[in-house]
Amino acid sequence: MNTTKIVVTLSGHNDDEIKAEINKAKDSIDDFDIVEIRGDVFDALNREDHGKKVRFIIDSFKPLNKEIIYTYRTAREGGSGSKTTVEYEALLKAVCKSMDIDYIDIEVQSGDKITASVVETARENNVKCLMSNHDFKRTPDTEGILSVINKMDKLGGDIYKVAYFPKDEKDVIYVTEAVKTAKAEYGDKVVGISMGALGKRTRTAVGEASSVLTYGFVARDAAPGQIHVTELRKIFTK
Ligand SMILES: O=C1C[C@@](O)(C(=O)O)C[C@@H](O)[C@@H]1O
Repeated sequence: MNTTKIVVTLSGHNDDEIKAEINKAKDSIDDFDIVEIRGDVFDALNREDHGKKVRFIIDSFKPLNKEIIYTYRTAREGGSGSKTTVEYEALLKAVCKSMDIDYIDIEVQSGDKITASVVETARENNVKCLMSNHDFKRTPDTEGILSVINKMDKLGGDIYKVAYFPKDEKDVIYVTEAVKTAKAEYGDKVVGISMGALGKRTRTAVGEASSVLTYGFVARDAAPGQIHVTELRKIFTK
């Protein structure tokens, strides 16, 4: 049975881009299950304006029965977020407390203490924890990836996501093998992405190497190798 859910990543920066992206997503409403809001694209805004943009997106999709992931991807992990780890922790906790989200993306490299404290706030607010780790330059080997996933499990995550950039075919295989092993150990809560053109098949894998989530776009790709959600839906038919 196919259990992969399709996530549409929204990465528009200003009101015009956000509205256009929301309209495009609504045109493809059956082609995704979850909306990922990339809070790091609002980095230049103050907290109030950042909150307004996030709320506007949530209000556009919650009535349409879509789940919401809030992600603040730091520059350390390939995003545009410039917050320090202390500011990052405060932002994620504030989002868990004040926004109607289903998942919070937590970069485990921000440190065990910060991760544990965000997990606690998320739990208190019925928000699931999507543990993540990215490297846009390299891919650890299978054992290295499994040790990251093991750490995510120890920290109490609900979903364990790794996304790495491959230099060659071997790197893609490292991710695929890690997903298979981790699924056998932890169940259907693993996401393994090998980015770029080389790794595209990790985004469309079915069967034992499938991820529980696959990320796609409607307006423009938010990461190298992302696929339009309509194409993903053809592969992961409901
Ligand atoms: O972690 C991921 C996956 C991603 O990096 C991708 O490669 O599709 C896109 C990000 O927005 C998301 O948070």
